[in-house]
Amino acid sequence: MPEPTDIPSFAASQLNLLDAELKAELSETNALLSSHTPTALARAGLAILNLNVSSIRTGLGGKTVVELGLDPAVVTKGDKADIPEHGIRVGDIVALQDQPAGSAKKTEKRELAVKGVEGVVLRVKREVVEILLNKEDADVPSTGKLWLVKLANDVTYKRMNQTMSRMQKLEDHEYTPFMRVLFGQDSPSPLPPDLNDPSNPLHNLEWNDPSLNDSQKEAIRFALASREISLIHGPPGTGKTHTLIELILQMLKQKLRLLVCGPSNISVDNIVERLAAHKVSMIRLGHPARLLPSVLNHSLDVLTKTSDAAALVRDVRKEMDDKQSSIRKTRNARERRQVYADLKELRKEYREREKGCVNNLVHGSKVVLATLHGAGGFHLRGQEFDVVIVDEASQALEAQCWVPLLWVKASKLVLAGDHLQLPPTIKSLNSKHAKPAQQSKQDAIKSTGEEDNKAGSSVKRAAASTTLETTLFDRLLELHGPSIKRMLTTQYRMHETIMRFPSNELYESKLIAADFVKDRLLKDLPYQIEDTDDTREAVVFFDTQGGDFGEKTEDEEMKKGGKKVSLGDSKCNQAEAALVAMHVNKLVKAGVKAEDIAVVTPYNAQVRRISPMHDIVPA
Ligand SMILES: Nc1ncnc2c1ncn2[C@@H]1O[C@H](COP(=O)(O)OP(=O)(O)OP(=O)(O)O)[C@@H](O)[C@H]1O
Repeated sequence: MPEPTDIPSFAASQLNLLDAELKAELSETNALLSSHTPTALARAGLAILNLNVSSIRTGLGGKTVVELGLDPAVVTKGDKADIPEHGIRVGDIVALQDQPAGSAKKTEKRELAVKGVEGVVLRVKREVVEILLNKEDADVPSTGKLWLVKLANDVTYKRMNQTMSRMQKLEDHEYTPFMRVLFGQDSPSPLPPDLNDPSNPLHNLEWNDPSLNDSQKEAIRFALASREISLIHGPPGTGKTHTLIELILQMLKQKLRLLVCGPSNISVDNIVERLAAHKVSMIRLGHPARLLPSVLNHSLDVLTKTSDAAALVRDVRKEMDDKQSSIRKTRNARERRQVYADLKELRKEYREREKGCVNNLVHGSKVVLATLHGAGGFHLRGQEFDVVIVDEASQALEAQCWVPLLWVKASKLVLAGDHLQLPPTIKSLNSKHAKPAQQSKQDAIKSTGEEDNKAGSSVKRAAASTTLETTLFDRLLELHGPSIKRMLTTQYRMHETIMRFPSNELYESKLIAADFVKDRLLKDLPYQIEDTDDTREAVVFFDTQGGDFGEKTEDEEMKKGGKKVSLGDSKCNQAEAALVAMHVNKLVKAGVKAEDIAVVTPYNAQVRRISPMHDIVPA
C-alpha cells in the first residue's frame, strides 16, 4: 500500500500545477483577444457589437444588472432587433466597453480585459443580453454604442488556489481524523463485520425505489455503513445518479445533514430535478443565471424573494431599483453623485437584510446543493454537514473537491464517478512531465523532510507527486485499495454487443446489460422500420483503411464571414464524411426518423463537412 501523503507538500504541488494550468488558459484567450479586431472577434462569436443599454436594475447581492439591446441605428426599419448570432453564453465572463467609432473599430484591439466594466452574463435572449456587473460601483457607459467581449474565466482557479493555500498552512493539530484518512495517514474505520449478513439492519431498508438492482443496493448499504469514505464506481449507464438519489433519501431518513456537489451546474441540477420528484425540501446555491429553469424554485435567489423573510429584502430592492432608474434621467453631475451615495447606503442595508434571510434559509436546510466551486462561497463557510456527496467525481480536479471539504465541517465523504472514463480536461499539456510538477516534487521532497523533523515524527510520508489528471477518486483508490469502493454492474443504456468491448477492456467483463436493452435493435423501435442489414445489427464497423481517406487540417473559423479568423485548427476527412452520410441515408430510407439519429465527431471541421450532406442538424 502506498505511503501516506504529506499534506503541505501535496498542497504546494497542486498550487504549482494549478498555476501552470491557469497560465495555459489565460495565454490561449489573451492571444486570441490581442490579435483580433472587435469585428473579427464578433465574427468568431466571441463578441457582440453595436449595443445600447436598454435598462438597469438590482440583482442578488445588490449588484447591478444591465440589459443590452441592439443600437436602433443599426437596425433596418421594419426589421426585428435580433442580436446577430454569437457564442456568448450564460455564465460567461465578459467586458462591456465603449465601441470605437468608424474605422478605429477595425484597428482597435489589445488590453481588452483592462478597459470597460466586467460582469457575468445573466441571460441571453434573441433581442437582449443581461449582464450582472462584478463591481457594485461600476459606472456603466450609458451613452453611445457599446460592445461586449468574452474574457478568460479565472474565477474557479482563484477558489482552488485559496483552498490549496489554506490547506498548505494548516498545522498538524488542525488535521481532522477525516482529513488524515483522505491522505492515508490513518486507515478508514472498519466496516461492521456483519454488513453482508442479512441480519444487519441495513438489509431491511425500506427502499423508495423498488426497482434498484443488487449492485445498487449494495453500494447504498456500503455508503451508509462507511464512516469516512466510500466510492461508488458507476460505469456508463449503470445508474450512479439513480443510486445517489436513493442514498440521499436514506440518509435524510437517518436525519443526516447533507451537502451534495458536482463539478458542473448541470450535474447538480440533474440531482435537484430528481430529488424534487421526491418532494425533498432543499436549497440549491448558485448563480441563478447558470441554473436550469426547472430548479429555480429551489434556488437561494428565488427563495430569498419568496420566503417570509424576503419581504424585508424586497422593500430595499424596490428603493434601489427606483434610484438606479433615476440616475439615467439625471444630467446634473452633483445630483448623480448624491444618487450614487444613496445607492451605496441602500446597498449596505440590502446586504445586511439579505444575509439574515439567506442565513436562516441555508442553516435550516437539511440538503444543500452546489457546484464544488460554489460550495466555497461565504454562505457555507464553517457550516456543519454529516456527509458531503460528490457526483461525477472523476470529472473534477482534486483541488476542486477540496473546496467543500476544507471550507465546511464534514466527517464523511461519498464520491460517485468512473475513474476509467476520461479525466477532466487539462490545458497545460504534458502536465505529468511539466516543469512545475517536477519542481513541486522537489519542493515536496524538501518540505517532507522539514515537516518530519519539525514534528519529530517517525512516519515516512510520501512526497506528493500527483498530476492534475489524478483525481481524488483515483488517489483514494490507490491509497486505500478497492475495499473503499463498490461497483454498479448493470447498465441500462446499451445493447449487449455495444457493451461487450468496454466491459471486457475496462471493467473486467463485469458489466451486465439490463433485460430491456440487451437485445434492443433499430428494427424494433416502436414505429415502422424495415428489417435491413443496417437495422438488424447493434454495431456496424466500417473499415476505412487502404482507401483514399486522407485527413485534412482546416482553420476552425475560415467560413465565418469573408475574413479569416484563426481560432485554431480542426480536422476533417471528406471520404469518411461521405461514408457517414451514406449510412445515415440508408437508415432514414429504412424508416428510422432523422431526429432519432445522432452523429458524433470530435472535430468541428468534420461537423461542417457532414452537415450539408444530409438534413442533419448540427447540435
Ligand atoms: N435499477 C434501475 N432500474 C431501471 N432503470 C434504471 C435503474 N437504475 C438506473 N436506471 C436507468 O438507467 C439510466 C442511467 O441512469 P443514471 O443517469 O442514473 O446513470 P449514470 O450512471 O449516472 O449515467 P452516466 O453514464 O450518464 O453517468 C437512466 O435512464 C435510469 O433511469
